[in-house]
Amino acid sequence: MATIARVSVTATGRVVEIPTGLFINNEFVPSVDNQDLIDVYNPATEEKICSVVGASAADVDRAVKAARDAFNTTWGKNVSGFERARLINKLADLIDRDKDELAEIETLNNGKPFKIARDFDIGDTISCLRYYAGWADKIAGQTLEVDKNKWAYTKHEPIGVCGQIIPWNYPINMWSWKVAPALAVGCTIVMKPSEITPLTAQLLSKLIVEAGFPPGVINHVCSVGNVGGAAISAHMGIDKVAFTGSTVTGRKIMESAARSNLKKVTLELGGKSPHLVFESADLEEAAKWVCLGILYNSGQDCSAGSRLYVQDTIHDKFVSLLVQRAKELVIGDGFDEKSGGGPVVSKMQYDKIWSYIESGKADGATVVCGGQKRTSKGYYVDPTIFTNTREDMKIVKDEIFGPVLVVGKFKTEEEAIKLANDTSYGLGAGLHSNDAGQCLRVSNALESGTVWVNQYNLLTNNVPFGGKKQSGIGRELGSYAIEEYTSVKGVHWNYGEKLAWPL
Ligand SMILES: NC(=O)C1=CN([C@@H]2O[C@H](COP(=O)(O)OP(=O)(O)OC[C@H]3O[C@@H](n4cnc5c(N)ncnc54)[C@H](O)[C@@H]3O)[C@@H](O)[C@H]2O)C=CC1
Ligand code: BAL
Repeated sequence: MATIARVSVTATGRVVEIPTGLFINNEFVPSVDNQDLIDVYNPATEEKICSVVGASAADVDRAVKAARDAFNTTWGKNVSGFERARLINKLADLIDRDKDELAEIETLNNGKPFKIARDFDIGDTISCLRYYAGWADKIAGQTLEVDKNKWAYTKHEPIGVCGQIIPWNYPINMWSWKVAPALAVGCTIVMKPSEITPLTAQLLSKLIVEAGFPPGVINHVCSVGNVGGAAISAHMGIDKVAFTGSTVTGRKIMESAARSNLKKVTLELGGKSPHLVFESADLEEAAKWVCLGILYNSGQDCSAGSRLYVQDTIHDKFVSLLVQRAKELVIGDGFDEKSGGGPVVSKMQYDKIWSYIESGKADGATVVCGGQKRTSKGYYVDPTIFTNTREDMKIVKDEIFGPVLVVGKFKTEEEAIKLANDTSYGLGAGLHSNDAGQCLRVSNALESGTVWVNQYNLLTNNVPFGGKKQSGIGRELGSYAIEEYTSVKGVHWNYGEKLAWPL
């Protein structure tokens, strides 16, 4: 049933009306053939918030048709960059207007602290939309001299209908990373939010209508992954699929794209990002950045700095600073002003993280912070730090996606680089040193799409983000994301040469 859920946010007293239907052609609609609703939970209380309609493959078909019709009529090559910019900016303004309400729902559904949801997740969403609105009227090709009677030019055209599949760790922010560049270029969108955190996308649907986007330009089909996500990856009418999530699922999407219509694929996948602290670093500062790197968003971050390597001469001193800083972070209900971190998103994620913590203990690593379950309700995991780790331990090899840090030692720069690169992933990496030459050498040698020097985890909209190795394909953010949604056409023009015939 497509209806409205009236959701009370107990902490603020606000009642938010959330449409529960699929959003296709600017309307909220029920599924054509799926009666099973998706239940959505609050990870701080473990209670159900509401249920939303789950899309079937037939619903994805409907959304693709809506997106194709819009691409061929009201959007795509039929709307100017100026108009696209106007609408994207208008949407940014509406999100800004409603940021408190949106942040409350993000906190309720994802668990992250309200202030962080509002000022970072939603603040960055607004600036991401505005950044790409700026691009919309500046997308241009090249003119190329060929010879005296010929020239050529390139046209940067929208690739077409884009399927976008996003995860639950940054529901609204990952939405903006996908939607903003696609809209700027002129693509239309079939977006599948995570079934775990669909609520802010449901609210954004209302703002899309209010902003004045033509029907079919952005469609939201919340669905479980192996139904709606699989249908998007395999769809013959989708020209490109953009995905953020696990490497396992990314691989399936790529296979499915190859087996269907060879749609273009961009993947932003997992990581086990290394963080290096050299003896010359400002240790007080480095300890804060290392904490931010692993504890921000309760460690549910694809580029979380989850493997720390510290030079042996400062190891013990640094670990003690780190533990002090980690213990200062208050983990609690996202609506409590004091909370700097909330619960993890779901029972499944909670169980996964705890099974890794138990495996670390069983393998003989030393817990120097956290590592004990709470007895109260909510999927809370306190910052957990292991020392005395070995490279073959599961906690050192696997992406845990929680606030769990493993600490190792190195003697030399060469050893630090070798340890850092000894992974199948290559998303993020950080290093702290006061030796500029060392910063340059090490950042050049690190095999990752992003390197942070004397900081960690901070991103800006104009700098690309994405992975090497099994952390992904393609780039998000910056001008690079524009390219991912663009199809380049070369037009060859003859204005005088006669063809000598026969050849
Ligand atoms: N790189 C990142 O930002 C993220 C990484 N992860 C990693 O993945 C682990 C498992 O979390 P999940 O939520 O299960 O990740 P997932 O990769 O399965 O889910 C992410 C998105 O993919 C969709 N999906 C699932 N199966 C699909 C399929 N067969 N075809 C197309 N789409 C599909 C989901 O519905 C969701 O929208 C986490 O513990 C974490 O290690 C999870 C979320 C985000
Ligand atoms: N930290 C950027 C995006 C992600 O975690 O998925």
